[in-house]
Amino acid sequence: MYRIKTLNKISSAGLARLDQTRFQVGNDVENEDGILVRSAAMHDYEFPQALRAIARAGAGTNNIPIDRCSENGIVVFNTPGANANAVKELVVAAMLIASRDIMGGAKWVQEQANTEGVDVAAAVEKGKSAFVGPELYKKTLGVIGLGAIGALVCNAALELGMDVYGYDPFLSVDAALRLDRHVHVVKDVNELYKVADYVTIHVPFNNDTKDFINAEAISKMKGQVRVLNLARGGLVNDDDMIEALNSGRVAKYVTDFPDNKITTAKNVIALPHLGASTPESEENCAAMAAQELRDYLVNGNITNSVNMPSVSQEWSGIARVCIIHKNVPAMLTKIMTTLSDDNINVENMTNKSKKDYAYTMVDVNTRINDQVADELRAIEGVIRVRVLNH
Ligand SMILES: NC(=O)C1=CN([C@@H]2O[C@H](COP(=O)(O)OP(=O)(O)OC[C@H]3O[C@@H](n4cnc5c(N)ncnc54)[C@H](O)[C@@H]3O)[C@@H](O)[C@H]2O)C=CC1
Ligand SMILES: O=C(O)CCC(=O)C(=O)O
Repeated sequence: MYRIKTLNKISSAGLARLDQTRFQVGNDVENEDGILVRSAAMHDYEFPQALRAIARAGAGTNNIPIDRCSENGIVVFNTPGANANAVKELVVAAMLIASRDIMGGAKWVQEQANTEGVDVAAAVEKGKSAFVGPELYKKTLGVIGLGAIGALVCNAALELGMDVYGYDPFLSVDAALRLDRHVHVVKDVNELYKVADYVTIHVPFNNDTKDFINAEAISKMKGQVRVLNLARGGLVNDDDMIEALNSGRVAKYVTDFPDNKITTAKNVIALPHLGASTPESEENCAAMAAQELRDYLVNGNITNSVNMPSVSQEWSGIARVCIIHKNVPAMLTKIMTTLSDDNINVENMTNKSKKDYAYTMVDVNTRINDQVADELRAIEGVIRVRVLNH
């Protein structure tokens, strides 16, 4: 029985992938083999001895201590693209509420209705001019980050009749193929800042992207620009944004990541991290995360990991040895020598690396006893050895 701990509410569509005969799933499970998580902060999480994998039902993994996971041989998965459509739709809504004062207007109408003696129908016609705002049509959108979400946002904005500029120095071939050819892809983000009436950011939050939109970036943007952040709070420097909102340089800032400071600032529209909160996206993410976790725990296959290479292999033989190790020379030779010294015949084998770490999966035609597993564990640079039986 594999023990799976849930750290957030996970859609039942995902939990259904973990059949009860093999998986015990719940938020009170202890010494878990796997974790299913959404946005719960895990940086101070004490890893139990059994923990082998964490699956993030979502895209951003900045809530997970990736380096500590890698050092401990814990595979971290995410669900690329599974919630991208939900975020794209909220970005379209964010552009609209940043332009037309829909929120202010709706609130004002409610206030009129709650004021004694006011004829609402007459009041709206008289008062509506206070809520005028520009159309998106023929305006320019700048999209920073052209991954799963950024590409969908670009294409949707073109459909709305906008001119679209995109920036992504690490644009993958797959992502480039998803982009409409009418998107102007620029090499320097300042080219995008110079022309954009709306700027939206869709990059992961990490040490390199912290404060991506700061005073310097804002100074390169057009005056009265509208800025949208449905990616992560730390990508935009709060103090610099507040100053730009106060001076009027930024007309509106829509953020899906409110905190005490930014929420009360002038011309901020703060949403409660709603980007992926649709039933469709919650189901997609949960199903994909559960499937990744299951395939790793049961078969040793790795798909969509952020810290380990992708490795999938059909079963051959009767046992499978899964080894997470440092990406250093001669590791494969040492593993194979250990197996052959123990007279174990290899049926199939895959070895792949990702940055400092590597994963070797070996199918063999005999059972692997504890002594062999311990010999493999003793190889310098080996982090974790698991033996699976077919
Ligand atoms: N509000 C919400 O509920 C949600 C927020 N997110 C956030 O959005 C982010 C993006 O999500 P996806 O598009 O699905 O991820 P993705 O991995 O498909 O795309 C990220 C893109 O950013 C690019 N990038 C990385 N560093 C960059 C830089 N310095 N400058 C420009 N581009 C850079 C990458 O090359 C990649 O193409 C996530 O990391 C997460 O933080 C994602 C889903 C839901
Ligand atoms: O699970 C959620 O609602 C948050 C989604 C998110 O922020 C992400 O996928 O990066």
